[in-house]
Amino acid sequence: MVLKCVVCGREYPEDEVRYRCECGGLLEVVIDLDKVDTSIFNGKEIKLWKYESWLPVKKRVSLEEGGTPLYRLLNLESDLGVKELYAKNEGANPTGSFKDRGMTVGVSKALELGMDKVICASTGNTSASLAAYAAKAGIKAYVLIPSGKIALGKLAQAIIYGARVVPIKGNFDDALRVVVETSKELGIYMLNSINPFRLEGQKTIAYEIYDQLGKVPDNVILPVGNAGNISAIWKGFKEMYEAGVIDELPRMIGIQAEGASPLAKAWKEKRKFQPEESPETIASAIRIGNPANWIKAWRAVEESGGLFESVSDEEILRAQKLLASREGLFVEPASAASLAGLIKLLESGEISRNESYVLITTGHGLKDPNIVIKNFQVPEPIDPTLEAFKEVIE
Ligand SMILES: Cc1ncc(COP(=O)(O)O)c(C=O)c1O
Ligand SMILES: N[C@@H](CCOP(=O)(O)O)C(=O)O
Repeated sequence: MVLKCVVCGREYPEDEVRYRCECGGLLEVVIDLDKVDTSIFNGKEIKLWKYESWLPVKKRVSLEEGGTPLYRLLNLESDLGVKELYAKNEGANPTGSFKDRGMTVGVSKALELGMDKVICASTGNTSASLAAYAAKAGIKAYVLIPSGKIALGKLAQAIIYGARVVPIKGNFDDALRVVVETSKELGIYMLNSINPFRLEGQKTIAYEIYDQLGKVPDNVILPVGNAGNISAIWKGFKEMYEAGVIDELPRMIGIQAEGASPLAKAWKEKRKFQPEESPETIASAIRIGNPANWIKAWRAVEESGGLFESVSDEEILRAQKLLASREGLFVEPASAASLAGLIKLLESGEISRNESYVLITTGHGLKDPNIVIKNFQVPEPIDPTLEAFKEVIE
């Protein structure tokens, strides 16, 4: 196993603390596919550490992550006239988002490397997850967040798990820049998704989808912020393909919020990627203007024959309500971007109704209750009498 630059191909040993190549390119963990266990995809006892032979760590700091439900969305399937529709509900992870998959591997790697401090920049979920896994490992966590811009539930998580929470006067992209400088200067292990070991944990979403479904879906649709997850899931599918476990690959469809959509814009305008200065959307988790993993994500979409799309905040809120009211699935706004994207692309005819779709619902709805209170009507109180109640329901 080595770390390999996705731009120039230069290789580095796995036990070196390094996030980028000398050339500046992102690194990727190259797994020895001759040594993986290809016989484990049997639909049973699904959880992240089932795939240990496919993961690049020996230590294990775990909160029993993964094994999240893959729901068939029969109501929405019929509403939208789609052949097969599923949601892989990552909100069911220990801290309520897919980041736990990355952190169980990332924090385990930190211990293997002898690091006793970890750091990240975050729009909320990464900080909650890092804080929890650092607590479990007994090491110190520092999290930098854009001041006043992260959902309340996520902030509460980072605080209660005991991280040192540092709000900054700036956005996520500013916070990440400071984190990269700090980790280098002070020798603190950085666990944003630029860290290739983080993404190794997240690639298990692909393994689980195949394990649970018993086949490869035609399409995987997910929200894109810093663009690590789409890259990780694609890597997971490609590894299964290269190891001979599967013989087809899904299309990867990345959805951004309109106000923070540098990848979707570049894709649609068929031009080079350009970061955005002032990203804005109600989906705070994906309020990111300069996705650090854009090169990997672009390749994932290009190689898979997929696409990037963007959706408005109104479309996101409508999709959030639909997932909850039609399927009993309460997800945070960023997660609902996946359904909003599916609806938009079906309506425009860019994708077919006669295919299977897996939506990745990335984070739990209770992380951001204020969005619901602000955007949907909270009923007025009534007198505590039968008459008053009958009047209301009639
Ligand atoms: C809930 C949620 N959904 C989606 C994303 C986007 O994931 P990525 O940054 O890997 O593109 C994030 C974080 O960025 C998130 O917290
Ligand atoms: N939504 C993320 C943004 C940071 O992305 P990361 O994958 O690089 O950690 C968050 O929850 O902070």
